[in-house]
Amino acid sequence: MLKLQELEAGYDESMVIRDIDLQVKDNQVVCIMGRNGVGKTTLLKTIMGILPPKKGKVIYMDTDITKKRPSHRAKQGIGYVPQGREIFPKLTVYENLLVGLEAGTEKKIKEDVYTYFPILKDFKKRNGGDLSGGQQQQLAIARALVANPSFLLLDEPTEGIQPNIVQEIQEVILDIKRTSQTSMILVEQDLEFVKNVADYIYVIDHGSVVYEKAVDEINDDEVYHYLSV
Ligand SMILES: Nc1ncnc2c1ncn2[C@@H]1O[C@H](COP(=O)(O)OP(=O)(O)OP(=O)(O)O)[C@@H](O)[C@H]1O
Repeated sequence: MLKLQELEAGYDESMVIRDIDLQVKDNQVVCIMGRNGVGKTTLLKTIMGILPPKKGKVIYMDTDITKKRPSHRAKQGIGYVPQGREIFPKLTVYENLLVGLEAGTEKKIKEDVYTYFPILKDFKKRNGGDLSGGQQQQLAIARALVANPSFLLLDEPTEGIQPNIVQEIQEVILDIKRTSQTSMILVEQDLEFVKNVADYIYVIDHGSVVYEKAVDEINDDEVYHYLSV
């Protein structure tokens, strides 16, 4: 579904991700782990086209999209839930969802978004900025889902969120995986959460992949080693 080949990216002269080869198969959830500042967000931004790579290729559904704009990638079915949610605080919940609709090719907001996150229906007319952090995260995920993505990039969706909402987000990820063919890349720091949702993990350090394995074969101590050095 998605392949990264020898990908390198960074800001101005500084190289942040180096020589990344990564693969996500159909209907697979792949988690990217790594300490703060190792380049996880930079990697997602490069996949989404927000940051142009300095080298390498992004192949999506057998097509080279390395030079395509983010809007093109969104129309091709790639959805992005950025770190820190980036919802529009002065727009209502409903208006935030309409913005998500603009990214894809869907014409209407489907009810299943509210089935996943009922609170968003109750708070439809509230400003995004008046929601709690966890509710804003749900809104950010829902905003990506209204475009009916076939590939979802989620940047630390559980960061700073209370446990009951983390649980809800976990269920939604598993349900999307079960009921649609959506593939996902999830940046995540919590190994227990990763083990519950992922099929495969990559650990990044200093911008490069230092460990990769199917989740049912990982050794927790090895993963913690890379997260703590
Ligand atoms: N817009 C930017 N301009 C210059 N440098 C940046 C920019 N964004 C990030 N960086 C630098 O790139 C490096 C990687 O940052 P990135 O946000 O990709 O890491 P991360 O692994 O996602 O970290 P975190 O877990 O804290 O979100 C860091 O050294 C950071 O300071």
